[in-house]
Amino acid sequence: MARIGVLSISDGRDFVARDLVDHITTATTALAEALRKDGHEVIVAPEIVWTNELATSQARWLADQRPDLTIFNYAVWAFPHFTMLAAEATPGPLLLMANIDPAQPGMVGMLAGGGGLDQIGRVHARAWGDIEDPAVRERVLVEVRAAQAVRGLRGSTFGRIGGRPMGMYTAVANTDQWMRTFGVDVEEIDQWEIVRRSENASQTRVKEAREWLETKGNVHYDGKQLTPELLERQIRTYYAMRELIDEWNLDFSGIKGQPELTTHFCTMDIAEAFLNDPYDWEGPKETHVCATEADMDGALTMQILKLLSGDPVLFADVRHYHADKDVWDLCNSGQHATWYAARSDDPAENLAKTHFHPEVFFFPAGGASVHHLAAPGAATFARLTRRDGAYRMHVMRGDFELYDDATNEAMARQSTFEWPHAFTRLHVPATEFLGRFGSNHIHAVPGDYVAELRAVCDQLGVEFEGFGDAA
Ligand SMILES: C[C@H](O)[C@@H](O)[C@@H](O)C(=O)CO
Repeated sequence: MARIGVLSISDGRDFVARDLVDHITTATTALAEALRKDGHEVIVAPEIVWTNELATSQARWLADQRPDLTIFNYAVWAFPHFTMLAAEATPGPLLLMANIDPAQPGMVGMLAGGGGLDQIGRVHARAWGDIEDPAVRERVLVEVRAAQAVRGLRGSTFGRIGGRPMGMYTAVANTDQWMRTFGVDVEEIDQWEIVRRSENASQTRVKEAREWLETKGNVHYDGKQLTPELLERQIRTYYAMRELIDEWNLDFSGIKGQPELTTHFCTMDIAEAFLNDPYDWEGPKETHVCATEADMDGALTMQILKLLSGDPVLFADVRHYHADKDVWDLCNSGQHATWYAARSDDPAENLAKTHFHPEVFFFPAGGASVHHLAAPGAATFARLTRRDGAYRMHVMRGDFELYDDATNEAMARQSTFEWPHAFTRLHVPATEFLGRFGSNHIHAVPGDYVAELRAVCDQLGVEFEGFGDAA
């Protein structure tokens, strides 16, 4: 649910403004009711703006309510300087909304106000038409969802556990730029904290978690790389992370893992999978975005996708391209959230399709990797990257696909079988993707969020770079 402010703007002539009150009030009420019907909280400014003083005072009053999105409503011709003054007093995302009514020049009011805002570089979005029209309502709701995500980021904290993994420039971002562009702070935490705190969970709690994984999932002990003791150590790292999240009030996080923990302690795959999942062995919980390899821009992309969709977010390497099928193997180095196995609210359904395999040769410390194949369905793929220091958001559509068992297995065995796989048909030619994509990691959520991501980028002042049919 978003918090939406609505400010209606009118004509500056008292004798005209007086006559327009009923018309404006009807339009404002229709807009507010439509948004409330979609579950949002709508706060309407107490007075219609028809003087310069009201433009400032009403916008300030609305700003004090801290809406995620402020809508300036144009049901009539509105003096444009009211838009300028009201925008000056409005700190967050802004949408100009015009009624299309031949009897009243609301559209003209929006264009004049919007043009003025363009002249001063004030970012805003626009919508027009009858709010009862589903297409118009959806246009407004795209902005609402985007604003909610943008405002959800601001004032949040990313926990960076460990530093740059294996020389990966794409995993490291500038904290000044993060604060300025996204309003996100970074808390730096040493990986020693995971090791140190892994002693803290009670043995009873850890044993019950291990038994849950053994019962609901498919654990493949080999007596060497994966033993009950190593699985319990991994469960302890999950509890250590939960402690860190609570103690430092972390909104999302990333763990370096490689090479220190994966060579000398255990992999973070169990911790990362179940932080990202909407449940753990103790029951349902909120998802917590946690990026492999402490990939900062990866985590930030994931957090945006989470705030838009509410779903667990996929983190994957762009691992292999099956040219014969035009399908990519999006495979992470040990975990995807187990939810992706069947996308069920019931963990048992997802875990039944999940295999905990002994870690492969890259990770001598051992533990379980989290293997499954992503269930089929349409998804949106995204990744914040930087070109010459400036952020851009790569966005594309695609579909997770599955085939018969033999084909699935043969494809998974071509890369690292023990890791999770999302066989993906991207709606973009491979040559375009490989020629332009600026990272080794990609992120996804089920559903179509291309319009929302475009709106998020506009609101953040980040370049939207759509690929294929998302261009
Ligand atoms: C094998 C490496 O250690 C992996 O971690 C690598 O494939 C990556 O995940 C790079 O993002």
